[in-house]
This record gives sequence, C-alpha cells and structure tokens, in this order.
Amino acid sequence: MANILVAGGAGYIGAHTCLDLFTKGFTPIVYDNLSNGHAEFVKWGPLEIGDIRDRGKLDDVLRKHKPLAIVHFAAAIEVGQSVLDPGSYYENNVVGTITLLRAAQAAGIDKIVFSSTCATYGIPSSIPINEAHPQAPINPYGRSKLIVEQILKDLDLYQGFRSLILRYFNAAGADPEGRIGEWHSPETHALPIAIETALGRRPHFEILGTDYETRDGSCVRDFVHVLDLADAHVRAIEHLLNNGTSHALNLGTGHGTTVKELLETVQHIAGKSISVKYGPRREGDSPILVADNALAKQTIGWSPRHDLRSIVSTAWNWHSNCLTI
Ligand SMILES: O=c1ccn([C@@H]2O[C@H](COP(=O)(O)OP(=O)(O)O[C@H]3O[C@H](CO)[C@H](O)[C@H](O)[C@H]3O)[C@@H](O)[C@H]2O)c(=O)[nH]1
Repeated sequence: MANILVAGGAGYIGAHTCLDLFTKGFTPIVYDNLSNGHAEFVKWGPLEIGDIRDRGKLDDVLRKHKPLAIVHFAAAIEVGQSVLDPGSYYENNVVGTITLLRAAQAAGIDKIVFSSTCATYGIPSSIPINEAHPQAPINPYGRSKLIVEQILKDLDLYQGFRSLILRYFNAAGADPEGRIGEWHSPETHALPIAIETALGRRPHFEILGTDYETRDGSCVRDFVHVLDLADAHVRAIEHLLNNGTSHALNLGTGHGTTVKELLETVQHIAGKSISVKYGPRREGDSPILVADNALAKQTIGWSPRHDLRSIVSTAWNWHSNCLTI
C-alpha cells in the first residue's frame, strides 16, 4: 500500500481525510504534535508525534515511511486568535511549512496537497468567488496561508515541486458513524457552538455582528461537509500521483448560509431552541464568503454531495452522542 504523510492528521479535517485515504487503499502516516489534534482520531495508520518545525524528526519519519506525497493540514486556524497573536501564526504556518517542504525535498518528495482557505480572499469584490479573484487577506491567519501559497507557486515554477492548494470554505459536519468529528479546545466555530448551546452546555449563542450588508445582517458562510473535503484530498493526491499539474482550487458548495439561518437549521434538527445574544462584529471576519467551485470539478472531478441538513445532523450526532467533554 502507498504511504501518504498526513501532517496534522490527528485534527478535524485531517482525520476525516485519513479515513478516506485508508478506504481508497492508501496508508496515512499521521505526523502531528497533538497540540490541537487527538491521538484518539488516529485509527487508520501509524501516528508519529512531532512538530512540523522539527526538521530532525521530520527527516527520521520521512526516511522510515518513505511516503509518495504529503497532505499538509498542520496549522493554527483561528481567525480571532491570529489577530491577537500574529507571530505565532507566522511561526506555525509559515516557518513550519517551510521546514516541512525542505525536509520533503531532501527526501526526494515533490508532491503536496496544502490546506489553504477562503480567508486568503479577504473581503470579496464579487460573489461567488472564483480562484482568479484577487487575494487580499484581512487577518494574519489568511496572510500566513497566502504566503505559503506563494512559496508553493515558486517551488512549482522553478523546481517542478507540484502542489494542489485547496482553499476551504467553512468545514463542518462529522463522520456519520460517529468515529471522529469536530473537537477543538477551546471551540470558536459557529456550528459546534450552536450545537453545544442547544445541548445546554453553553448558556447562549452570541451572533458576532448583526449589521453586515447581508440578507439578515449576519455574516454569510459557505458550509462544506468535512466528508466532501476529505474526498477532495484523496482526489488531489490521485491527481498528483498521476502526474497532474499544480492548481489552487476552491472547496465550497456555492451556497451561502447566514449565521442566523445556521441557527435556525440547528434548532430544527435538534428540536430545541437556542438562546441568542447579539454582539459586535469579530475583528478579521469577512461579511460574505461563498465559493465558485467549477474549477475543482473540472480539475479533480470534485463536487460536494452533502447539503446543510446533512452537515448539521452529522455534527449534532457527534456532539450529542460521541463528544461528551
Ligand atoms: O460564537 C460565534 C462563532 C462564530 N460566529 C460567526 O459565525 C461565522 C463563522 O465563524 P467560524 O468561526 O465558524 O468560521 P470562520 O468563518 O471564522 O473561520 C473558518 O473559515 C475561515 C475562513 O474564513 C478559516 O478557514 C477558518 O479556519 C475557519 O475556521 C462568522 O461570521 C462568525 O462571526 C458567531 O456569530 N458566533
């Protein structure tokens, strides 16, 4: 079986991708420092505990497992936190990725799938956003991802190091069998917080901004099922292993949901009401982010198969039955 190194494979999207890689006949080798990931999520291949900034450990792991390619999720991911501590975002996401790339090159690996984000677009001038839209991030998290995108483009141009850059919109949902799901500490994401509120684990949900120029004043996001994201990563790996060329691809559904609409869907599926508070805007938040996903379909044959109901119901199942912390 072909080994694939999955940096950050003990995290939310990483673990769902490992499951899908395993199902498609690959062996995911998880490399994770467990700062945000969970050893319990590593079920479909070996776990190597290490940091992407640790070149010596990376060299050892690459020598031991000889992966054909890398899928790279390992990063700090919170928009709000990146505004409070930008240096840690550049250290983790930029320095860490450069170290990983140098180790990969030294080991003769020249293919990577990289987790990027719609946050690289900043405040979009047109919706839906396609990949040609200018990238002008409005927070350090988005900038850290854009810097890595630019590095990867240079490695492709000058050294033939190939990459699929995947720009996720809002990942949500969980494995329908409840083996893995969204588990962040502390949790900052809208859907899990809404579910925890419906479950009575939080007193209320605070809507962060109600004066945006959107249909109901709250932000619009494109929620995409983590199973669809996992599928895109496996397709991306297959594309690179078949000598496909480098691309940057949007991974979203093309459907926008406001924060208020998300809350309504959670209340409907949970059959419980959510106590809501109205708060100020969160710094670094873009008013509306919705994907044009045509290029992903054309390049790797990907289109999302799960809708918002499926996202919310699998997340509800995970949080109410499986995640009990
Ligand atoms: O308690 C909360 C939490 C979130 N929100 C709102 O819900 C929306 C979604 O927020 P999330 O924190 O769930 O997601 P983000 O859009 O901020 O972030 C996600 O999308 C980003 C790109 O915009 C990055 O990729 C990031 O890693 C990923 O978590 C935002 O308008 C936010 O202000 C609330 O109203 N209340």
